[in-house]
Amino acid sequence: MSETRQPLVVGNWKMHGSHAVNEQLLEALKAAGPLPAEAAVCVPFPYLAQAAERLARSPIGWGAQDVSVHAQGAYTGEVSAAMLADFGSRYVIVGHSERRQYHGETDQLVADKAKVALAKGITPIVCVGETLAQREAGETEAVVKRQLSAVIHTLGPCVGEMVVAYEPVWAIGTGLTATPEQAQAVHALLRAQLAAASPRAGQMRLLYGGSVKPDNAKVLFAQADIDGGLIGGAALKAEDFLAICRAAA
Ligand SMILES: O=C[C@H](O)COP(=O)(O)O
Repeated sequence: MSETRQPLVVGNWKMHGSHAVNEQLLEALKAAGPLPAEAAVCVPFPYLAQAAERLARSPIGWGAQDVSVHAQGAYTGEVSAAMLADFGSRYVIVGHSERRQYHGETDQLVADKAKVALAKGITPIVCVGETLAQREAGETEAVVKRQLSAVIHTLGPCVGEMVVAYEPVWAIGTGLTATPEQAQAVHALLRAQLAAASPRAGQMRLLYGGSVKPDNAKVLFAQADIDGGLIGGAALKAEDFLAICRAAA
């Protein structure tokens, strides 16, 4: 973490929640008081209105987990960036490995999604990360560079406005966490790649995701190029999510 970048902790609720369950979680987050990190939750589409209503007048932001590349039209099931903006979304996650894996999202599609989000004033959180097989084959650097490169080329000078999340696929939901050194090594690579493309690279927030919990957040966030986290399972419990936010102090 650097002193010049405000830490950011984002909860990715994935496909969890209900009106009743969310109500308790959102109220607990809202009641938390000042946090040392900027915090936000990315909720399933049907609950955007609920998040917007409950978190209004709180410092906690909200957003979505995906966005269509299309502006409008006959795209059944898709949700546009303008619609997300209509609900006050501050962030949208793009290119999560679950979207890449289960929905065949390519590097270019992810980059195009980041572009449409920015065009509507929503900050894309672009996810990159290698599978276990890729790490074991020594391909981590090549994989994350390729994933980031597509976004850099598509966003051009706007690249400095996005957030990047490094999420090793083997650490997601598995209880396995990259060591702080492993995570920092990849974050440093990503920042160097961004620095070659944008004068804003030093101000960009790079998040780590993959089994971040209250007991490992502090040491991860203490790394020089880790500016917060993208949190899955632990974001579903207010107490854990807030403890992770506080670990950014
Ligand atoms: O977007 C969040 C990541 O997929 C991490 O999920 P996790 O914290 O449950 O491992």
